[in-house]
Amino acid sequence: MYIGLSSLRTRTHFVFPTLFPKPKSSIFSLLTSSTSSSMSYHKELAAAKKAASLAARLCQKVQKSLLQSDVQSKLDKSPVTVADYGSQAVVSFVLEQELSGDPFSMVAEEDSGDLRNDGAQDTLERIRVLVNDTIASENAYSVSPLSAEAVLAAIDNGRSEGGPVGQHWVLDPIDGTKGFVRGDQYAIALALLDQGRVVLGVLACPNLPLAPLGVQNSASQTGCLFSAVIGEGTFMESLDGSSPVKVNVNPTGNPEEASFFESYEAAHSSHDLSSSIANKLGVKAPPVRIDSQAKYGALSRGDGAIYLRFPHAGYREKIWDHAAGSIVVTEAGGIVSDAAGNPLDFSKGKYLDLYKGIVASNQKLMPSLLKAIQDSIDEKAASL
Ligand SMILES: Nc1ncnc2c1ncn2[C@@H]1O[C@H](COP(=O)(O)O)[C@@H](O)[C@H]1OP(=O)(O)O
Ligand SMILES: [Mg+2]
Ligand SMILES: [Mg+2]
Ligand SMILES: [Mg+2]
Repeated sequence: MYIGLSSLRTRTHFVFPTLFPKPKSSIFSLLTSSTSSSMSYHKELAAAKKAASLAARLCQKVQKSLLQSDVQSKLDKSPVTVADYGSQAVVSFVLEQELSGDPFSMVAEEDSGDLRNDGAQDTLERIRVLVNDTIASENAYSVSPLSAEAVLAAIDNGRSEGGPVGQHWVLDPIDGTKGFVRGDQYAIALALLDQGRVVLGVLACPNLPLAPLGVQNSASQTGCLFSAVIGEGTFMESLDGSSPVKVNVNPTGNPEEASFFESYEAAHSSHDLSSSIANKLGVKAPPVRIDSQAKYGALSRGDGAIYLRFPHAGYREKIWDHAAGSIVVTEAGGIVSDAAGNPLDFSKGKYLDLYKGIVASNQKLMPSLLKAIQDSIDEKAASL
């Protein structure tokens, strides 16, 4: 089953094996229940939430105009480009403003190379205006409008290589570009690495309903902000501002009660392999196909119990596609690993070295899930 934005808004009859936690906590308890080891990330958490929320506002504006535009301009890729670069510039600007004085390093998907070419001036000017409008809408920064050069420099703040030493922000300014263009799910994904470990993650999902997938109706509010700090759990709040509520993964150990997420795009992950694994495990529900790290967000609040991702041979996963999503799931009580059960290693630079793919689930399902994965991989290899 594919759940796009339009069907998310209208579908009311499909019932997921959902555990939607009641609000138990507020930002106050988030701040007061901290362990001393994680106290030091609160300033970074506030900055990351602000940066991702503001970038989400920019992306929403572009997606809205993209969906209203005619067919001809839909075929034009520049609106997406403008949103990717604009989102990265806004996140970079906000983090630097909020954390000024601290050493700053960021590994991000985009760089300004193409924007510095002749012929890119119009696109750059559109980005500059969009970024300045977005920053001005916050009313919090008394800076003069950014010049084109300042926007390019903000984008290039994301040129770090990451690695095992020190702190590095990790950013995907729009994750799920295909979903963004279709008018479906996408995410702004921002994480912090400290000595090679993900210690904080924020996922802004502007089109994800606040209500659990499958039970929302046309009146459901959309726009979720997930946040997690190591040792402190995962919280979800509305992008429009509401008290964060603690979320937990679906605890089921029964595959018949479990549904699984996978990419909407078959080019991003083998649907055949996922279907074979789900059959072996005894999953009854059809796959739930959505774009981007919104899958990790939905998993963290128990909308489904499994996320399967098996990119085709030759594709190398990047850290910005999983850093924020993985801590959002693990802090909600889940497990994220490669297809052999190895934890993901974010300390090796831009890329993740993986066995076959990425899998996320809860503690109870994971052992049988890993076995079903290996059996399916072996079966596929034997049939070649
Ligand atoms: N051939 C590919 N295989 C796997 N993932 C891909 C491929 N091409 C792009 N991606 C990335 O996969 C992620 C989205 O996957 P999905 O939405 O299917 O979960 C995005 O990060 C997307 O990049 P991008 O950030 O540029 O959109
Ligand atoms: Mg991505
Ligand atoms: Mg991206
Ligand atoms: Mg991309």
